[in-house]
Amino acid sequence: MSFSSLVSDLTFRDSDMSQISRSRSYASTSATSVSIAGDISSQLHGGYSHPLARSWQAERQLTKSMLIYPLFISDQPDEETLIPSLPNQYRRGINKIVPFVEPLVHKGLKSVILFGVPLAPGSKDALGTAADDPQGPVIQAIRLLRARFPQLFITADVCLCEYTSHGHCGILREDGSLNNQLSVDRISDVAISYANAGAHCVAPSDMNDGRIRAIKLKLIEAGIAHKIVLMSYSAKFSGCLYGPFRDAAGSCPSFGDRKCYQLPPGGRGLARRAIARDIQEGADIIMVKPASSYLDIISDAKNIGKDMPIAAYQVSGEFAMIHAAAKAGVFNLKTMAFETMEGILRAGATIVVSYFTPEFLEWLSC
Ligand SMILES: NCc1[nH]cc(CCC(=O)O)c1CC(=O)O
Ligand SMILES: [Zn+2]
Ligand SMILES: [Zn+2]
Repeated sequence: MSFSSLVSDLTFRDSDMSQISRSRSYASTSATSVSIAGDISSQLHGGYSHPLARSWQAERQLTKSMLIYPLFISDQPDEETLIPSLPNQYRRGINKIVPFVEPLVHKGLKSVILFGVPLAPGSKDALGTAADDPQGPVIQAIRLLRARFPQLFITADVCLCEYTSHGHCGILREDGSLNNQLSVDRISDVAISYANAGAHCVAPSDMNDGRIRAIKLKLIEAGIAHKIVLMSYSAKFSGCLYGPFRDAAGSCPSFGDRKCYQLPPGGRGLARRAIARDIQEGADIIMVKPASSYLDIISDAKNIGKDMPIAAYQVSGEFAMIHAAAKAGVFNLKTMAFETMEGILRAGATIVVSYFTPEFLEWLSC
């Protein structure tokens, strides 16, 4: 006998509802009776009225090990400058990194992603030469963090836009469009330099076609493919949510935009193709970026890359928006930060890059 047939002939007066659990006298003879079967399936609150039971309704809970914190590393050793459009985030020189990171590591920080910011006059050129300068900020920071925090997982973002005079994410042709082959050759060289310096993970965000394959092949050639994670920004959409980042990194294009190499926001099919392509080319982790406006893409990534870790980047504009709205009294910052995370995890992400990481380390400790 099924559960529903067991209960289907039981009836009770709705005015007795509050007494049901105490008296169990619901087999009443009243005329105004309803079928309990229908009522049982409408009673969901019991499953989540307690905070712990509420947490059990989620497939995945945010943990500290899911979080990657972005760090902007300046080439000015003693710099520590607040980035006006990116609340509480600083550009830091090599001498300021360890004192900043140390307390975070003690609070449970597991992973960072590094972005270099060359500020010295004349440090930018058409080829982005400074990207893999052994004395440059990223390679210095990788070495320093590896030495000081052996447990910290270090990802290096790989791109040229911070280092090119034109601010685009590759090497250009005469007509101003990207030269894909030259860009991929250069990007993959930069990735290998970061890996050789000690990065655990390289994450190309340039979006040139074929870069994942090129990097994987060079990692194999260098004999280090077995210990370097290749995280692809596979589904990176063009849009207006990267503004504060470009302020922070000084990577705003000097002409044009990135629409030829970042995905159009409506391009769900294109994103799926890019994800499938990058898996094929040897990516170890697939990233979707931005996060909150692209939850369907995160879900697609989880479906296409069933057996892969999926990362979502809650980008600078998303972070700044939440801060601005909280400041305007729209909502509580912490509540909203958790709500966005729950959405991102629910969609299928298992890793989140977020500027909220220091706050989450606090909040998750309580
Ligand atoms: N290719 C560089 C890069 N890597 C990560 C971000 C954005 C991160 C953020 O907004 O927080 C960008 C900016 C861009 O594409 O212009
Ligand atoms: Zn310590
Ligand atoms: Zn770039």
